[in-house]
Amino acid sequence: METLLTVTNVTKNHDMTRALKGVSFEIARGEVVGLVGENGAGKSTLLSILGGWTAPTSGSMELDGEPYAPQSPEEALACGVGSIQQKFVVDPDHTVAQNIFRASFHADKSPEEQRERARELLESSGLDFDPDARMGDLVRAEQALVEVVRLIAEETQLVLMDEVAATFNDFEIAQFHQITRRLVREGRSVIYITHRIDEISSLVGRVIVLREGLIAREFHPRAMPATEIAYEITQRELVFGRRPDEFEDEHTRLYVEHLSTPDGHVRDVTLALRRGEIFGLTGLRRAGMTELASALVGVTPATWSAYRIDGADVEVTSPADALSHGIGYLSDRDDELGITTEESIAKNLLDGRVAMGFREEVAALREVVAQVQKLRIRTTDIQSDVGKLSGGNQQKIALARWMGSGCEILILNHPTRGIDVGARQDIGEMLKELAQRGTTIVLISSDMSELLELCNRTAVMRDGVVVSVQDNAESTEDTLMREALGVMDEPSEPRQSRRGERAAV
Ligand SMILES: Nc1ncnc2c1ncn2[C@@H]1O[C@H](COP(=O)(O)OP(=O)(O)OP(=O)(O)O)[C@@H](O)[C@H]1O
Repeated sequence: METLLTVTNVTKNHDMTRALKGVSFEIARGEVVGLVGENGAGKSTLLSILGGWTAPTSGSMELDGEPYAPQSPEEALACGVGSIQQKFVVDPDHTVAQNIFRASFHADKSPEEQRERARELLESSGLDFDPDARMGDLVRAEQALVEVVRLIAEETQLVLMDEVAATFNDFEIAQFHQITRRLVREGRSVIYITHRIDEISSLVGRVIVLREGLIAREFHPRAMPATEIAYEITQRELVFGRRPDEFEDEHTRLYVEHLSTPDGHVRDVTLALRRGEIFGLTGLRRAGMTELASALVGVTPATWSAYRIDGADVEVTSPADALSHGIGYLSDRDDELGITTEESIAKNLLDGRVAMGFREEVAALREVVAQVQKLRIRTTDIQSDVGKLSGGNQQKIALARWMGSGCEILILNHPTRGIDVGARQDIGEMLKELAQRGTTIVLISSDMSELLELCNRTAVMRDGVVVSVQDNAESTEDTLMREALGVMDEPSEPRQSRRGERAAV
């Protein structure tokens, strides 16, 4: 196959951290390469260098046989390299069409031309988005899909994508893979960072594994079972598909009755969650899970006929109320994670524990070190700023804060997004241990296999309503997905477009 990109001995130092220690590889034209590895291995750093977001400390690159050293993302794009970063930012006031055609070389297109061309591109990609919708009115997954369509419009030859599908459900993954395959059919090459094994086996032709800033191995994942792919990546024997033990505690910890929000995003929800239960909550985008969580913790207004904890009526109209009743909430938004990026790992993990004496402080710091090791957070110093950690390691800090908070009810919105496959299993075990000690956990996730592995029961939401609560001993990924799609009697293949459903913008 014809070589498109050659990377030779690229290194990158961030202050004292050697994020890349000499990486060399080639990418062929029309190839989809998966870039994988533990949190902090250097994947985003490598993609940032390829996309012109940051310069390497040393090393060289060639694109199409020519020296390639982009000084900015615009310069990379002028060479035919387009990218979507892990924490991509869009202008909320742009329309979908303006976002798709935002590159300067589209400046000659009139608004009508942009709208018409955007409509064609969206339709042929199986997306029923309105080209005139405001980007700021789309949810994150929708914004990500528009960003991928932008890469088609940009007529790139190399496409770089960093964990675009981290919170996608199976349906969105299918849409995303369809668009990516189109990019490849049109002759482009793709480098894609993902932690999801299902994506690696269905989309990726070759996998490059990074470990501590070096290429540890390469392999072709087609036809390999999930456990083997996971082993190639982590060098650990991970077990998939295990179901939780039978659940016995009948004590109702949290009871809400007829909960609705004034904007109609949540309608008449009644839930009874038991002590020590891990309760899953899933659905398609805009189905109401995040809105329900926000209402339960008093972030958004809601009405109910009863809200009880351990049988006692409570009033929850603000996050402070929720916290005072022992309810913690981990948001799925990067800007609401509750961590302070300009403060140290230790300070973030010890937050709230003030006025400690020397002995207590030493003990607390030992605990922090143990937690950092258990979660495999890649750092050499617990006094370094959280903002210097990789995306997945920052997510682990946010989650660890809640796991150590002592709250008896935890509502966790996509808690394992961005977390590598090995650490994800460790965190699953930690959540189970927490539940065994009596904590009630609401796990909001789009990943049906994660829900089945961790939860005792799973509620499926559609259009703001809880349409079913399934005992996980009896449900499958297929039954959950069918409920989410509202196609219980039809085959559950993802459809091209769902015109008329609320998910349309
Ligand atoms: N701005 C920065 N300052 C200091 N160190 C940094 C900075 N950005 C990244 N690092 C460090 O560089 C290393 C590689 O980080 P990078 O974000 O590339 O990892 P990653 O493989 O993409 O991880 P993840 O899967 O969590 O996204 C990590 O040790 C990280 O802490």
